[in-house]
Amino acid sequence: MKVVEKFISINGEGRRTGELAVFIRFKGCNLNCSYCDTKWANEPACDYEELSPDEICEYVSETGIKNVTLTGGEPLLQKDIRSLVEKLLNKSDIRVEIETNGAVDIAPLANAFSKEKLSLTMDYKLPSSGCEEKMLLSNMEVLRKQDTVKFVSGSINDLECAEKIIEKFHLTERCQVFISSVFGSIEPVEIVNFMTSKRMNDVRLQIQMHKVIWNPEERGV
Ligand SMILES: C[S@@+](CC[C@H](N)C(=O)[O-])C[C@H]1O[C@@H](n2cnc3c(N)ncnc32)[C@H](O)[C@@H]1O
Ligand SMILES: Nc1nc2[nH]cc(C(=O)O)c2c(=O)[nH]1
Ligand code: SF4
Ligand SMILES: [Mg+2]
Repeated sequence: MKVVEKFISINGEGRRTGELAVFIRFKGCNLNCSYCDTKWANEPACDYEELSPDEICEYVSETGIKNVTLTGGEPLLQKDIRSLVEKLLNKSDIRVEIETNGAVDIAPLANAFSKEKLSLTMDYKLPSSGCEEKMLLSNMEVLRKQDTVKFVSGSINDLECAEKIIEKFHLTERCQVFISSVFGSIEPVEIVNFMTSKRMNDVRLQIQMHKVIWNPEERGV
């Protein structure tokens, strides 16, 4: 598997925000979002370590950290991802979260590992990302209670689109729903005002915590 970085940090995003996690970041992506903060990991020339699922599992075990976040790039493009998840979940105290972009079928993984120890955090890419037409809407039917849909919003138009998608697929009844700002491009207060004006109950605002703690450009945190 092509690993571009692995590190321990606090999880800055999603339902386990603020908890320690060990991160495995894989190389390469099938999208090119306008705002992507890890474009470097998607460059063909980016250096990587070739690690087997067993080697990644061994690294995770040695860290002593219970939350594992698989991210990228797009982690679901790694051909051994299923084997890695299986090996990680075989360890009794490990919880796995996968950050995925909404353009890859999540059904094979979700159906293979139904237990709460695997949670998928799936983006729905909004218009300002430039990638909305790549969204695989069949994924919406696969989401479970332990999963999350994240709308990374950079404009009021994005927020209006997010609201329509949340309604259309009854997302708040299916799973957790997060709205995040495209870091630095929309004031969080605008999101709060939008959520208030639309009475968006059961939706949670997220601000990438690691970018508040460290320099937003810092890698490996
Ligand atoms: C770098 S992506 C990797 C996983 C997968 N490719 C995806 O897009 O979900 C991890 C998360 O960071 C978010 N992200 C990337 N750039 C961002 C930015 N500038 N501001 C806020 N979130 C960002 C993505 O939307 C995604 O939710
Ligand atoms: N601290 C920290 N938390 C994160 N949660 C999700 C991340 C990601 O890049 O997918 C991330 C990240 O890059 N850093
Ligand atoms: S899908 Fe994720 S990794 Fe790929 S370009 Fe978009 S934010 Fe970056
Ligand atoms: Mg990140």
